[in-house]
Amino acid sequence: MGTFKIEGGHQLKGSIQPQGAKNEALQILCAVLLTPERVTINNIPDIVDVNKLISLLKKLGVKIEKLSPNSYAFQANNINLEYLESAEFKEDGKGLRGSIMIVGPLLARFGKGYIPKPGGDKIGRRRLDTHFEGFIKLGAKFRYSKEDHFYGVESDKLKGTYMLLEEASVTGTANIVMAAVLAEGQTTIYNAACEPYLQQLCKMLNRMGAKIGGVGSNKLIIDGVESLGGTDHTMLPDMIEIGSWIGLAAMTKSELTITNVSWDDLGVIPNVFRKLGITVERQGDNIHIPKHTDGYEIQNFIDGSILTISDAPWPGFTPDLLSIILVVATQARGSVLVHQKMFESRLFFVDKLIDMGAKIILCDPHRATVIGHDFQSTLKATTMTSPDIRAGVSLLIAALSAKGTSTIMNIEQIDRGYENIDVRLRAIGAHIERVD
Ligand SMILES: CC(=O)N[C@H]1[C@@H](OP(=O)(O)OP(=O)(O)OC[C@H]2O[C@@H](n3ccc(=O)[nH]c3=O)[C@H](O)[C@@H]2O)O[C@H](CO)[C@@H](O)[C@@H]1O
Ligand SMILES: C=C(OP(=O)(O)O)C(=O)O
Repeated sequence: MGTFKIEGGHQLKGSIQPQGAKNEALQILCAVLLTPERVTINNIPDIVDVNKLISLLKKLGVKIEKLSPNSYAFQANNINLEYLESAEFKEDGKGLRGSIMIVGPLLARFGKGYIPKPGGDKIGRRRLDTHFEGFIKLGAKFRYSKEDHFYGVESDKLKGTYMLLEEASVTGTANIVMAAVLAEGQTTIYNAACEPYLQQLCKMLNRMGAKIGGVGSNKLIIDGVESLGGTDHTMLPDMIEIGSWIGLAAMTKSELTITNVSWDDLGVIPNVFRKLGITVERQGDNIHIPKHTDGYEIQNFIDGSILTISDAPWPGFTPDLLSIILVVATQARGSVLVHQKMFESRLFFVDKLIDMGAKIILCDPHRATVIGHDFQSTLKATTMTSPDIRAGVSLLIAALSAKGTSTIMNIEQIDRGYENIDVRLRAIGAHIERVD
């Protein structure tokens, strides 16, 4: 179990380039299974979850060529379907959440897709109904083995249809889209997730020859095609990383420039941080966070009542940034209610922040009230364990702002989604060491 030692209380300065987006990468990598032709992908983040998926694709028989540290070429022209029945696959598939998205492409192109219950963050129930209900609507037969939590879908030929998703599941929509592009006839997916990463997937598939209309909306209309070809694709910067660096800058009273953020794809993210009183300046395609010497003040609602920040499917605020919002609020002037609607076990990490001296009341598993210190009192260094990827980074931000040396254990959780985080933070002046 890896550990970070962090000496807090140092101001940071400089610029930081966000990595390619983790959650886009997981979709895009699965899409290479849809064609026997070569697909080149750029700006792939070098992080544990993505590397696990690349290794899984390799075992499936995909030819993989590393072109540069963050670019790869993939060619799925000789797929080894026997791997899907192996004990090894049952272990590999469990290793991350994104592996679920190999099912749609395999089902569409080879008539069968299997997956053990996927891994990922332990942040509450993470059901897969949307995925499989979609495949069943397209005509697939579904089976599930309760003993080993193994899912399977099979079909000779998928048939396009109309479907109204029960919820706008991100990976669910991606999975169904990747199945429907090779189905016979037209598929309409209503209540589709429509975040930028899904738009990127749809644009990539269209470049490969798919016919997907409505991209960016919650109604996708897909005319199935016989086959898809190769393409080149470049991942967007990771918006969750971008939000993490905004929070880091404010809480450590540092001046930071976050470069090449693809501002137009950030949705409400900059504004939500502004509601906490943080100055988020647009400079071309960069974000500049000036030094918050006098702290930052949480806005109230127009009627004077306490601000609530909650998550919602895109274009709402992403749940993955609520843990960051929560930690940044601990040093704001004022109070905020953080309401995590999607996941029921994602706020428990606040106990660690309370240990560090933060004023937080966990109202119930979904809601926490934060009363900011306005830097009148600094958080105290402590030893903690990272429970999930975003809580891990939130604790890291807390440690960088705290007095003294903190220890964060189980940093594999952070490495799942943040590339070389210690090296990049040291480059802007953070005192952080990786201890094995
Ligand atoms: C690999 C990947 O891409 N992971 C992301 C993906 O996970 P993932 O695709 O697994 O998440 P889903 O979008 O399926 O749903 C997440 C949770 O939110 C609930 N839900 C979802 C939609 C909805 O309209 N109402 C609702 O309550 C679901 O019941 C579920 O518990 O999307 C999540 C939601 O943005 C992010 O937190 C994850 O980082
Ligand atoms: C919840 C997350 O990831 P995953 O879906 O891969 O567990 C996340 O990226 O915050």
